[in-house]
Amino acid sequence: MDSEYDVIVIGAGAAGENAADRAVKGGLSAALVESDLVGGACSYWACEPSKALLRPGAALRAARSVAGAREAVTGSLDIPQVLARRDAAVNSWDDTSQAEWVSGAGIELVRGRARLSGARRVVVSDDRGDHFTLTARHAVVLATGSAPAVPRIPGLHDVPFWTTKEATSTHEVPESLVVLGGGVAGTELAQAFGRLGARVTVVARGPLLSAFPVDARGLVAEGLAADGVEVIENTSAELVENTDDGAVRVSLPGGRALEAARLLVATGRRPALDGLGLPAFGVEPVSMRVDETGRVQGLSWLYAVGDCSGGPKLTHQGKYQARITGDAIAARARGELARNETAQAWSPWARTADRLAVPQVVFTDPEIGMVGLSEEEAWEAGLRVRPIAVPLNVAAASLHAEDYSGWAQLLIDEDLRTVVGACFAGPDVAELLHAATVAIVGEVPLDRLWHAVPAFPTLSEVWLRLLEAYGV
Ligand SMILES: Cc1cc2nc3c(=O)[nH]c(=O)nc-3n(C[C@H](O)[C@H](O)[C@H](O)COP(=O)(O)OP(=O)(O)OC[C@H]3O[C@@H](n4cnc5c(N)ncnc54)[C@H](O)[C@@H]3O)c2cc1C
Ligand SMILES: NC(=O)c1ccc[n+]([C@@H]2O[C@H](COP(=O)([O-])OP(=O)(O)OC[C@H]3O[C@@H](n4cnc5c(N)ncnc54)[C@H](O)[C@@H]3O)[C@@H](O)[C@H]2O)c1
Repeated sequence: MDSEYDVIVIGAGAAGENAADRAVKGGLSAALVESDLVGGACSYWACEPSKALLRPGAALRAARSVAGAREAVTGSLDIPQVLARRDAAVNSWDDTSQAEWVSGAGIELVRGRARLSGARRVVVSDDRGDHFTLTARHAVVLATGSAPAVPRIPGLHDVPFWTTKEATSTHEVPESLVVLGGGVAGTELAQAFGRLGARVTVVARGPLLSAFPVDARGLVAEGLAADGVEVIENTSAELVENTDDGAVRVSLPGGRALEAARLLVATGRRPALDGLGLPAFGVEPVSMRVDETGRVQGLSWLYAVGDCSGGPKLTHQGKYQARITGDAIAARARGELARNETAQAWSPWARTADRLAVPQVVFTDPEIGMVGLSEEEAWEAGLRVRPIAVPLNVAAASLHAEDYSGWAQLLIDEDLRTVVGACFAGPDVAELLHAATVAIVGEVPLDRLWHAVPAFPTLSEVWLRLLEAYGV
C-alpha cells in the first residue's frame, strides 16, 4: 500500500464514498479509511433497515384501503419474513459488495481507525494493533458521521436501552416499546414496531415532528393513532429505572409511569468528531464550521462532509456535499479554484442547496415530504413570502384509496413569484417532492410552472390546485 495520496477521506459512509469517488473522477488519487463496515450507517443501521421495516406495513395498509384488494387480505404481517427481508436489505451486515465497489472506483480502501497527526497527515490503527501513517498531497476529508445524542435523564445510563442502531438491527419485536424522542427517527420506528405488533408509546419533548407544518404532522399523528401508537407530547422523562421483572419504567411529570419491555432513545444525533485530534489544529469539535466548499474554517487542507460537518443529517445531502467537496478539491488541485477563494453560489463547488433546498421525507404512513425554506426561515432571510395550502383531494387521491387524506403547501416568494418551499403530506407523496426541489433550485417562475401540466390522474395535479389557489 502507498502511504501518499492526493486525498485521504476518513469514514466510508455514503458521504465519504462519494467524496473519494469525485476526487478520483477529478483525476486525483484517494485513500478511504474505514474502521467498521464500508457503506456506513445508512446502509446497515439507519435508512435502509428502517425503510425495510416500514415497507411491509405500508404495503398491507395500502391493500386494505382499496375495496376489492381489501377482501383478498386475510392475514397479518409475517414477522420472520419482514425481518429476513430487512436482513437482505442490509446484506446481512456484510460489506463485501461495497468494498468491491470502492476498489472498482479506483479508490484505495484502508481498514482501521484514523486520526489526524499533522497537517495533511493521518495515523491509522488497524485491528491487529499496528499503526501506519498516510500523507495527503492536497486534502484530508472528514466523513465520520454522527453519534446518538443521549439526554441526561436520571437512571438512563443504568438501564439497557436501544439506540436506533439496535432498533434497526433487532431480531426480535418487543412486546412493548417506549420511544424517547418524537423526531423523524422516533416517529418512523414507532410506527414500524407498532405495525409489527409492539405496544408503542412515544414520549416527545415538544410536538411530534415539530420541524414540520402542523397540518402535515397532524396527518402522521392520526396515522400513528390508527396503528394504536400512543404519543405523549410536550413531556420529558424524569426518571428511568429497571423493574423487578426485567422491564423498563419511564416516569413522567405528574406521576404517570410507562413500563415496557424495551426503551428506544431517539433524541437526535451529534457530529462524530471525538478522537480525531482536531483540537491540536485549533478546531473544537462542538464549534467546527465549514465554508461553501466544505473546507473547515481556518485550515487550508481539511474538509468535512456528511453528518459530521454540522449541516443537515441526511444521506442524500451528505452525498451532495461530498460531490461538491470532491470536485472543489480537484478544482483547487488543477488551479481552477484558487486555494484562498470560496466558491460562488450554485457553482459546482458550493453547497448552495444546503441553505435553500434540502429535501426530506418522513417515511411514515402517511408520508411527509418537505423541501426548501420554512415560513420562519424565509422571513428571517428577508423574503416576502405567502404560504398556499390545499387539501390533497385531486381525482388520483380517491382512486388511490377510498379514505385518502392529504395536504399540500407551497411557499411563494411574492417578489420573484417563485417557489421557495414546499410540503406534501399523505399516503405515497414522497415522489411528489423532487418536482418541488427542481422548481426551487431552478427558480422557475409561477407563470412558467403553469405550463408544467400534471398528467391525469396523478397526485401531481395538486400542483395545479396550488397555483390556482395562489391566483395564477
Ligand atoms: C434510524 C435512522 C434512519 C435514517 N433514515 C434516513 C433516510 O431515510 N434518509 C436519509 O436521507 N437519511 C436518513 N438517516 C440519516 C442518515 O443515516 C445519515 O445522514 C447518513 O448515514 C450519514 O452518512 P455519513 O456518510 O455522513 O456518515 P456514516 O454513514 O455514519 O459514515 C461514517 C463512517 O465513518 C466511520 N468512521 C468514523 N470515525 C472513523 C475514524 N476515526 N476512522 C475510520 N473510520 C471512521 C464510521 O465507521 C462510519 O462507517 C437516518 C438516520 C437514522 C439514525
Ligand atoms: N427519513 C429520514 O430522512 C430520516 C429518518 C430518521 C432519521 N433521520 C435523520 O437522522 C437524524 C437523527 O434523527 P432523530 O429523530 O434522532 O433526531 P431529530 O433531531 O430529528 O429528533 C430528535 C427529537 O428528540 C427530541 N428530544 C431531545 N431530547 C429529548 C428528551 N430528553 N426527551 C424527549 N424528547 C427529546 C427533540 O426535541 C427532537 O424532537 C436527524 O437529523 C434526522 O433528519 C432522517
